[in-house]
Amino acid sequence: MAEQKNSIIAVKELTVGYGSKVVAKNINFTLEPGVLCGIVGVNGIGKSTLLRTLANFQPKLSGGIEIQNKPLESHSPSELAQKLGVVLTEQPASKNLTVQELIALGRQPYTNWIGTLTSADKEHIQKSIDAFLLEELRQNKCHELSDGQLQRVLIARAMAQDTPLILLDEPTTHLDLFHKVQILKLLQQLAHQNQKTIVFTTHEIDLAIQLCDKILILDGDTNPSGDPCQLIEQKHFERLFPSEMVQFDAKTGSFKVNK
Ligand SMILES: Nc1ncnc2c1ncn2[C@@H]1O[C@H](COP(=O)(O)OP(=O)(O)OP(=O)(O)O)[C@@H](O)[C@H]1O
Repeated sequence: MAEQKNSIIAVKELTVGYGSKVVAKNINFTLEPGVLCGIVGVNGIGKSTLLRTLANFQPKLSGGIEIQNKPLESHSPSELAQKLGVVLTEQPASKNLTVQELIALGRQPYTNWIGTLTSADKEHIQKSIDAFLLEELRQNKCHELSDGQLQRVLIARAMAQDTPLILLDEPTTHLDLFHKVQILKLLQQLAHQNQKTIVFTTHEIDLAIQLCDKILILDGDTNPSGDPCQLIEQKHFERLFPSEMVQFDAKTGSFKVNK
């Protein structure tokens, strides 16, 4: 991915891990506005560690992360809250809230200390409820929702936060195929229609190939990134898993089990 002046996020020679333990290194990519980007790779390769580092939840070990051309670490918490929305897999502590109340929390970076919502805040909340098909559920408590519904609520909260960059850790875990596709299509729509840059970790490589504009493959080596067709042509997916078990079919862009 070439470096761009209007980049939303630029990652250079990044190493992530815990203390002296390096989990992944040589991570380089740049994303412009309106791009849906999936991070893929085998279990334990460092997808969540990378995502948490990009989200400023844990320190990088070395290298650079810039959000809109400014180092991540130079942002104040309130500045970051207006640039970066994060959706993690952990269940929210606030499950006793209604759908509408949880989504309204997305407006916190913009409200005063007692949280008064302006008409602009209410408009953002309504648009997020509509975009994620939540009108009928708006008064339901979050603990009453299915996994797929709750995931839509958490992403709607990030949409209401109205940041140029949204990071999500495995947003399709525990969902059936229909709901995985639904979530990824809604994310694609949010990226393309609202010019949001969305980065998510996933094990759904086939779906990411079909729906993402860019993919970052964590492979423990060069960590290639680019548009899915380019990565297929360069045979990067073929090297992802041991070939005696599963093989990548470049024609269909999907994996096949060796029987
Ligand atoms: N808090 C921690 N302290 C030390 N090591 C950790 C910590 N959390 C994760 N790790 C290790 O970091 C490595 C990468 O884990 P991570 O969860 O980032 O991988 P992943 O690619 O997201 O895996 P998965 O696909 O299974 O979710 C693993 O070896 C894991 O054991």
